Amino acid sequence: MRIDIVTIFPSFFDVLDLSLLGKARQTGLIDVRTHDLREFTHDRHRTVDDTPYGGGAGMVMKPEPWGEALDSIVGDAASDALLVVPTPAGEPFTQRVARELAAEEHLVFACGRYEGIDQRVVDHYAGRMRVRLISLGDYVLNGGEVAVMAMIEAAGRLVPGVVGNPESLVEESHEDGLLEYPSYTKPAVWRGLEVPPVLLSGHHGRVAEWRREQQVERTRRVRPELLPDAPEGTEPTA
Ligand SMILES: COC(=O)COc1cccc(COC(=O)c2cn[nH]c2)c1
Repeated sequence: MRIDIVTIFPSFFDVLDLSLLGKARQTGLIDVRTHDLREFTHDRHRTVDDTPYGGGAGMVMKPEPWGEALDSIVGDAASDALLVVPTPAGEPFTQRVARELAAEEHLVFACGRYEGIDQRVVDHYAGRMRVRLISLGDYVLNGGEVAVMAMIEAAGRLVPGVVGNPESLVEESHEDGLLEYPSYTKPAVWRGLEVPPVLLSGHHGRVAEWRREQQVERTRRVRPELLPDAPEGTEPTA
């Protein structure tokens, strides 16, 4: 998988060399390249933003630098790459979306700042490649970089070969649509708190049954809307 990131803070992504993805990069499984948007400006101040048409507070990111930056990555014709733009106005980022991104051969992330990127950038590239506006949650960040980091980690770890033991990817929250069960390890008693006896029983069937019950109970309490039989508009009981 190739990942390109366009941002005014390219060094923000240096940390990707350290984390889980560091190994994936060394082994060539995931090829991450960052691009400084300011490299695609031509004025002395390397301007990437300007005042919004129609007035209003804040600044909007100019389309020209984005056009030059994105063309330098996907060329000036149709592309099979997927352009991902983190924005509060996007579709919710879920484990399912993470799996969809993990299946892509080439991802291009556009990190917006200020009040956003001139809409014509999205409109222009939608005419030659797939574009997905994705929201990490209902809150506003100062820029897309943090959101892109989260998406790269969530999708990258699903790329075959990145995580040592693929088994560990299966029993995770949201993988089967439910929240994950509570986990325990040694010691059997810690500050007077015991591990649930069923987990020490060695009876795998009962352990699996208990874990499933825990998943359903925890999901019902914290995220009832995730339950398969949840009526519309269900609110958490916790
Ligand atoms: C067309 O898209 C754009 O213009 C994107 O522009 C911006 C502007 C400011 C901040 C961001 C970063 O995304 C979020 O804040 C975000 C994502 N998920 N939840 C919050 C993006």
